[in-house]
Amino acid sequence: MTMPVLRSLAPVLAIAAVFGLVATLLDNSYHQLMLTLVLVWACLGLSWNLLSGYTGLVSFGHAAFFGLGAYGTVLAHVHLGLTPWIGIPLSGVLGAAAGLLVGLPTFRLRGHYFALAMLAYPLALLYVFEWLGLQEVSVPMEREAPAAYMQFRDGRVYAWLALGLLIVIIAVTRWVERTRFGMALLAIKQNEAAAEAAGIDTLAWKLRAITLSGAIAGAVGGFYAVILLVVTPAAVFGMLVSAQALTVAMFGGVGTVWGPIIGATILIPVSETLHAELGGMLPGIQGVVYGIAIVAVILVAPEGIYWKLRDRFGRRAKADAAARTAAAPPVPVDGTVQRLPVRRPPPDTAVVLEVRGVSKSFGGLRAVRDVGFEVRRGEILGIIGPNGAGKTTLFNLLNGFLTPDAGRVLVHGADMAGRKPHVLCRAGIGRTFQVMRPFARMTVAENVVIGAYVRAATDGEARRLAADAIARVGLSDVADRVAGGLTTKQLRLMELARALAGKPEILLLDETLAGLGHADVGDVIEVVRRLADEAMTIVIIEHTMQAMVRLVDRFVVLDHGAVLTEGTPDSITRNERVIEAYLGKKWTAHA
Ligand SMILES: Nc1ncnc2c1ncn2[C@@H]1O[C@H](COP(=O)(O)OP(=O)(O)OP(=O)(O)O)[C@@H](O)[C@H]1O
Repeated sequence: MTMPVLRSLAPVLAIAAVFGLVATLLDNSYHQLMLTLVLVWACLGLSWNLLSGYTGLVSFGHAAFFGLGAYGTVLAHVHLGLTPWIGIPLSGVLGAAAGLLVGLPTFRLRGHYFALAMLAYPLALLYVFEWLGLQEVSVPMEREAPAAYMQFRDGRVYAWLALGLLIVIIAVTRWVERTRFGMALLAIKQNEAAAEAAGIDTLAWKLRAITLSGAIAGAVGGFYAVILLVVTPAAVFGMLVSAQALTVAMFGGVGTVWGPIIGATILIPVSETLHAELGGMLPGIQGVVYGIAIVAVILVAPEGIYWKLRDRFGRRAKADAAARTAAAPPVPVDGTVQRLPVRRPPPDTAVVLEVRGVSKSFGGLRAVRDVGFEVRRGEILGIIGPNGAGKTTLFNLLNGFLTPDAGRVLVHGADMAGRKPHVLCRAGIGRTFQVMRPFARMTVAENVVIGAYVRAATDGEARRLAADAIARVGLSDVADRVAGGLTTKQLRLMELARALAGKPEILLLDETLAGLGHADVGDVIEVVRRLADEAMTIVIIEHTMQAMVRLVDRFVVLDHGAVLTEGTPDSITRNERVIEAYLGKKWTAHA
């Protein structure tokens, strides 16, 4: 086994040893039950975390999967005589199916609407199970062969079983974190549109996440039924279940395997003790504890205790890393704005992208009107025009963010109009954004690797493609830096690298030079030129004409959504209509 794997296993084994030891030493059955509950809620918190912690889509409805699992295991035992040893895995399958069924319609909703819809499922199930007359279903006692039916007199066995379940779920979560699965979920959380544009099929990954999360919640529900012995709709579909899953994860730390474990270890004993001591006098005291926990977390550590501690103790490590990267040499370029020397061989004649009669309206506004042009392999095409001329809308139509009302977008002759962004990315269209869309908490390398998955069969290949793309834009020295701390130029180059990592045939660059100082413009242009020298086909939107005339082979000029004219830089800069509509008199004076 390699060192990194051993190192990643060490904390899990340490936690398991501590919980295992505590479970073994406890001789009071109440404390044994408490420990088992801590582990059960840690498991459910991990299930919640897998969906909501990594994708950012908050679920208020995990009780739906949990409750179905609980009833599934008990009813299979009651009616089919099925042991929970089989019933619990089957509850996992039931939870997975429920996850998929819930995910398919619900992922069409965004933000708060997703959270609200998720709230409805367990409530609906609660009423359905009451209506079915399943108010109280008891686990049948099996006196003949109790162990075969997961019935033990020694309460510690349940704690050990719960610990085993927790370890399996930690292992699954770790696997998700370390593969493209986890990277895709994090990318969705940080910027779903950018993730799609980078070739990630966001709907497919979200469905996988909710299916896996539902499977875990279903299995945990089945196990919970075994320890409770009696299942009621309120106990397994109730609001408190979903709230508990969410709170332990949010309190401990979202988006990390440790969060739900920390959260459950602190919150469950507190709320259970209060419930036992004060529940008679103050019914619902658990809800109050969770309410206070949520408020405390929001105020003190919005992302949970784990991240707060990590930020505090990790600060020194971060400062060291910053000191190391501060010394990084700048991108090796001349940096001056001068007419660039003769360039790469002329573009060949193969048409890579053909746009025919594309139109798009927003209500009454015709943002893009019957636009058509061709782009040849190795060509740099500049799209220019006044503000609001429809340039970004055109890009959105080319990379699938928008569906044209009419017209065709032919990539190598195949009409791709209206296909999803990740499909267009796979077809070879990479893009960057006018308003940058970095995955701010990820490092440069992680940001870029997201773009590589579309072409890579393995995670190793994706890392290689990403490293290559980072080197091509000259960011190798800052590859390990968190994107949130980069300069505008570095962010622009990182976005370029992310698009490059997917080995696009055509790069759509949307105002890549915006917000850059004079020297930085020269640096970035140099990088774009180098890409063109390597026969990359580039379509670029840019307002900085001084830079554009030196860079592009041909211009398409848009005005009021339509093509005003197209031609070489020389002809365009002398064209009266272009001067009037866009360049203005100042340009003529300057030129
Ligand atoms: N989603 C939308 N809904 C409604 N109107 C939109 C939408 N997106 C763009 N528009 C409008 O369409 C027109 C074209 O906008 P677009 O952003 O494509 O122009 P642009 O040429 O990229 O401008 P700029 O140079 O300022 O970025 C504008 O009038 C804009 O207000």
